[in-house]
Amino acid sequence: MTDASQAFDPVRIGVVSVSDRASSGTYADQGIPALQDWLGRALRNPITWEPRLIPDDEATISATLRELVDDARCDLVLTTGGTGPAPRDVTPEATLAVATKVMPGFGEQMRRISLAFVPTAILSRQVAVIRGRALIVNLPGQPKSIAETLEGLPNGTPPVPGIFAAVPYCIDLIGGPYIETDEAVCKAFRPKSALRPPR
Ligand SMILES: Nc1ncnc2c1ncn2[C@@H]1O[C@H](COP(=O)(O)OP(=O)(O)OP(=O)(O)O)[C@@H](O)[C@H]1O
Ligand SMILES: Nc1nc2c(c(=O)[nH]1)N[C@H]1C(S)=C(S)[C@@H](COP(=O)(O)O)O[C@H]1N2
Repeated sequence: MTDASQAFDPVRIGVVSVSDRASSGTYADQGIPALQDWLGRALRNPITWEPRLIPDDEATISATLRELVDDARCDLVLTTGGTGPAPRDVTPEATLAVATKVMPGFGEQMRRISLAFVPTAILSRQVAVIRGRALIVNLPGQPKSIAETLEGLPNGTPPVPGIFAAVPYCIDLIGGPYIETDEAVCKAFRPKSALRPPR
């Protein structure tokens, strides 16, 4: 008999922490664990992780993103850190440099969500792009901002959808695996025509 969990498409996810201090050991990295914690709770698919802890260096960030998509064959890559205005904050530039398409809605929605948490939300220049058959999304560096932006405020008045709600359908549209979420953590949205029958 086949285990039902085997029926979920496997998904490969790059989790990239961009931090001078965490990558040099000045403090322990909380970015990769926070990304894995949230995604591990939200997704029902079996996940293969591709973690990378790197400094705020534009060439290194672009090379890491290319390697994760072109060689490691990630379906989704999430970065955290380096999106602000400081001279060393270059994650958006490095991400745009590897883009085949820019997806402005993700950054717009993240800044909207984050304004509910901090007035400095508008300082994050985060972007999302498509490269080949992968979606790459920048998140801010504060470890708590990872759950905030991915999950939004589903119980707020009015509710504010987190950006992850749009990720599964985006990945369908670029030919990736069918991502299924635990609705208690994140209710993904797909048009009816794109839905597979519920399990
Ligand atoms: N990977 C990380 N692990 C733990 N805390 C982090 C991490 N990245 C950022 N932070 C925390 O969030 C704050 C804002 O993040 P930001 O990306 O602006 O870092 P930063 O000030 O440029 O420094 P660095 O790149 O050396 O982490 C940091 O000052 C730090 O307190
Ligand atoms: N949800 C959320 N968004 C946030 C924050 C936060 O704490 N929570 N911090 C803001 C701050 S203070 C900055 S400077 C920018 C850029 O952060 P980064 O350079 O760490 O990527 O993200 C902003 N967006």
